[in-house]
Amino acid sequence: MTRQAIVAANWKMNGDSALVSSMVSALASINLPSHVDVVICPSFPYLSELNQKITAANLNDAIQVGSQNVSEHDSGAYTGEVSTAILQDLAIHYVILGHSERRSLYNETSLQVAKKVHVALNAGLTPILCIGESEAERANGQTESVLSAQIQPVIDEIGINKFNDVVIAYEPVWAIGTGKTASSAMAQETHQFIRQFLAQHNEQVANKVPLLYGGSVNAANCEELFAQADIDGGLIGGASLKAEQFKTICLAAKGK
Ligand SMILES: O=C[C@H](O)COP(=O)(O)O
Repeated sequence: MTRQAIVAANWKMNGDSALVSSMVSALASINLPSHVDVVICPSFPYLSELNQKITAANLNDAIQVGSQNVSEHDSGAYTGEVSTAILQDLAIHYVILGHSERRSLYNETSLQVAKKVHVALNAGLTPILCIGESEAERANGQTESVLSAQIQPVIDEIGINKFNDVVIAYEPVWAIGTGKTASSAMAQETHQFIRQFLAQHNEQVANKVPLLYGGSVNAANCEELFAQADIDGGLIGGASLKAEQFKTICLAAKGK
């Protein structure tokens, strides 16, 4: 097996203490396979509480905690922002970067995302770099050029070898929160393109990078998506707020 499976929960601006408790209890009730890494990304105020509950349940080996964003700046007068040093202090291991909601609602550019990936890696955090095309871009046949334009600035910023420590999540924007999942064939084709794009820079690295699919993944469609050769797991939004569904999704992930 070259690649570990990863199932990451992105709670977005949802969830509360009760969900932190119920999710940890639900995951403690199953045997999470050793080939699957589970990552839960709540909003900032719940990071510590989640970490403590995971430790108390003896699940530190199976579940990691991630943040949904981080600042590209080290410290200082950036009201409302959170730095990599703060995440390190809270013993956080993953960070979602460049989510399409950050790109579209908060105007994050691919250059800024690349800087965030760089500072995250410098702090020992594993970035989950999100990329994806809009519905119009897919309809216009621009999917591959959009994805390349989102990845290339990161390669330019950190160098291809550092992708050994990066996870990529492909999330077609039109499938996020819409219930419109990409078909498994379409998702596989796009994941394969992403791996081939990375392989043009370094084939060994490309074969090791975990590629996650995101966009309306649920308990009913996860098996088929995760069975695809280049899909190493998922970044789950809505269904990660429901402990029973999320358990099923975690159990469906396959190492490749
Ligand atoms: O980060 C997660 C994605 O945006 C997917 O969200 P969704 O599963 O609710 O479609």
